[in-house]
Amino acid sequence: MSVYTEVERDELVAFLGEYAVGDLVSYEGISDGIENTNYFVTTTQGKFVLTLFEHHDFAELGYFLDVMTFFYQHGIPSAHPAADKQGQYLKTLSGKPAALVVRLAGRGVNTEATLGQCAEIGAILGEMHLAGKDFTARRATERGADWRQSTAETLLTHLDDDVTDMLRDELRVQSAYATLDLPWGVTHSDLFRDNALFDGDELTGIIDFYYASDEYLLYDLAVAVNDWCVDETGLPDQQRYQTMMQHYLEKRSLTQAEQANWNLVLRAAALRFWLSRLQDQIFPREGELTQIKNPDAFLKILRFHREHPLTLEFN
Ligand SMILES: Nc1ncnc2c1ncn2[C@@H]1O[C@H](COP(=O)(O)OP(=O)(O)OP(=O)(O)O)[C@@H](O)[C@H]1O
Ligand SMILES: N[C@@H](CCO)C(=O)O
Repeated sequence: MSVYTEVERDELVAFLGEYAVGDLVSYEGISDGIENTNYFVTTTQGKFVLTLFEHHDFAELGYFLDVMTFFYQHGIPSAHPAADKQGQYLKTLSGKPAALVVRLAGRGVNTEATLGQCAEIGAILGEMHLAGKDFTARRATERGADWRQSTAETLLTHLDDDVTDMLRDELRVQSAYATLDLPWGVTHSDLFRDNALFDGDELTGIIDFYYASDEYLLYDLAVAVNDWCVDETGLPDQQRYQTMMQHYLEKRSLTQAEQANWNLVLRAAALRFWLSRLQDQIFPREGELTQIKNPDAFLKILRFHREHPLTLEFN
C-alpha cells in the first residue's frame, strides 16, 4: 500500500485547475511503489500519475523532474512531468511537494524478463548514456561507495559470522571503487524490472527516476544486469546477459578501464541493493506499510559475482 497522503477531491480539482489539462474525471490510489504517494488521475484531456513526494525536498526534486524531461526530450520514453499554466513542474499539494506526470502505457515486468525485454533495456540504457552527456545539472549519488561503507558498518553486528566475513572482504575490495577512472554522468541508478513499462516486448516507458544521480555509466548498466538478467532461481542467466550487453554495446562500447573493472562494479551494484534491503528490513522506517524486498536475492547475486566473474566475450 502506498498512499501515505490522502488527497480530497476538492483539493485535487483546485490543483488541476492550475494546469491546462481539462477537468477531473476520476482518480484512484496506486498500491505499487514504496517511497511516494501515487494516484492515477484521469481528466477530460488525458491520463496522469499524480505523485506526492514523501521524503524528498523541493531542491532535489527539481533535479529529478529535469532529468525526466531531458530524457523525454531526447527520445527516451521516460515518465515526464506536465507543466502547469505558469510553466512549473513542481508544486505543493496537501502540504507535500507534488508533480503531475504523464501516464505511460504498458505494465511493469513482474516475472523473469524475456530476451526481447533485455534487448530493449540494453539498447535504451546505451541511448540514455549517450544522450546524458549533454545534461549539465549535477547531483552526487546518495548510495555510493561512502554510503555502502557506512551502511555496512551499521549492519555488520546484525549479520551471521560467515556473512560478516564475506562483507568485510567485499568492503576491502570495494575500497578501490571511488577512485576508478571510468566514464560518468547522469544515471537512472535504479532501472529494475518494476521501473520499466512494457507492452509485450515493446518498451513503453521508464519510470521512477528518484535515484537519478551522477555515477559511473557502468554502474547503471550493472544495476540493470543484476535485476533483468536473472533466471527463475535468481542467478545471472547467460542468454539474458548476453542479449542485454550486445544491445547496449551496439550503442556505446566500453573503455578498457570499464572492461577491466566490470566485475568490481557488478559487485558494487549488488552490494548497494543488498545493503539497502537489509537496512529496510533491520531498521524499518516508521509509517511505511509496504512490502520489504528480499535482501537475500542480492546476497546471492553478490556471491555469484565474487565466484564467477561474468565475461565480456560474446559469441
Ligand atoms: N508515468 C507513469 N505511467 C504509468 N504508470 C506509472 C507512472 N509512474 C508510476 N506508475 C505506476 O505507479 C507505480 C508506482 O510508481 P513508482 O514505482 O514510481 O513508486 P514510488 O513509490 O514513487 O517508487 P518506489 O517503487 O521506488 O518506491 C508503478 O509501479 C507504476 O505502476
Ligand atoms: N529497486 C530497489 C528499491 C528502490 O531503490 C530494490 O529493488 O531494492
